[in-house]
Amino acid sequence: MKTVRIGTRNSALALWQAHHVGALLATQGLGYEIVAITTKGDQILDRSLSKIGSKGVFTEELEAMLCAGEIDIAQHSAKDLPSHLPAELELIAFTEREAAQDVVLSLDPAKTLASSEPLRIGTSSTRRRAFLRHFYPQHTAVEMRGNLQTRLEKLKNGECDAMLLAFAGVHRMEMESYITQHLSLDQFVPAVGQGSVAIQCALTLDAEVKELIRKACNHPATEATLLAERHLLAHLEGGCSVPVYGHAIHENGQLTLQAGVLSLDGVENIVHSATGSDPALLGKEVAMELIHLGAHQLLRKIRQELGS
Ligand SMILES: NCc1[nH]cc(CCC(=O)O)c1CC(=O)O
Repeated sequence: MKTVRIGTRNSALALWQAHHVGALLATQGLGYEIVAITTKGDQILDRSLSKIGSKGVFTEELEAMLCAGEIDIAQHSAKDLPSHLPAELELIAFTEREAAQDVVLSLDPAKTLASSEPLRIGTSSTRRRAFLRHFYPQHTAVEMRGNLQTRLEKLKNGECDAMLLAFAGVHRMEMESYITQHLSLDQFVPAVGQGSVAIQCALTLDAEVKELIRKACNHPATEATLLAERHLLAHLEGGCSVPVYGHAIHENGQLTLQAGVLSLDGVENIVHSATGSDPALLGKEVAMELIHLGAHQLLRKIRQELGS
């Protein structure tokens, strides 16, 4: 039996995802071994992600290990992957997407974004911060980095009244009991890739093994939505550190992609959505319309404000 070496970050969420990929591999008769590492994004916790600057802070080291042949595949939260990847590597599978929305967590079930009382909301995402300012200006965002367990500790220590997270991670870490509100996909539109696990390998990986991995792990409808979202991001030259959002759904053989760019203060919101059947064309079409509506100027202003 072929044993696939799966490279992963060593946070509890990443390890969960790596074992999940391993379980999927088993359905095609593949064995697996986990190679876990700490990435720059896990080590630098005293600065916000938007200030670390380089894209791919969670993914670069694993990519280097793929290039060096130290691992066969890497698993990443699809959301953490930059839009442009090294030419020697490819994405061969996207696991079935989990509910993609953001959720609010608090120790007090009454604390939701609808509260009129001003709350301190923990988040490290510029997108969530901007949506918060846009829709719920009564609340204040407070910077909150670290893995999900660290963040839950911070919530328990009173560093914030509630926090914003992706449902997918909260579900995988069995922290649902703290959820006080599920945010609508049309309001807090998710980040590109949120909720799916992407599998990356070197172009040189054995073709037969690659095909088995793809058969075991890839979810075609998810792949179509992820490709549309990732093409959007590539054309916009966005990234996970700026408030760009994009979420596609697959319905009756058609894809609908909803996307936009928000100013950091949440005032300016450039939005567009469209329907199509070709993921790459749809992603590009929505990006071009956003650019026509001023997305590049807004992104330039955002990068200046972030100092990145
Ligand atoms: N950048 C952190 C990150 N990357 C992926 C997830 C959640 C899991 C997923 O989206 O698949 C999270 C945590 C969060 O945003 O709450």
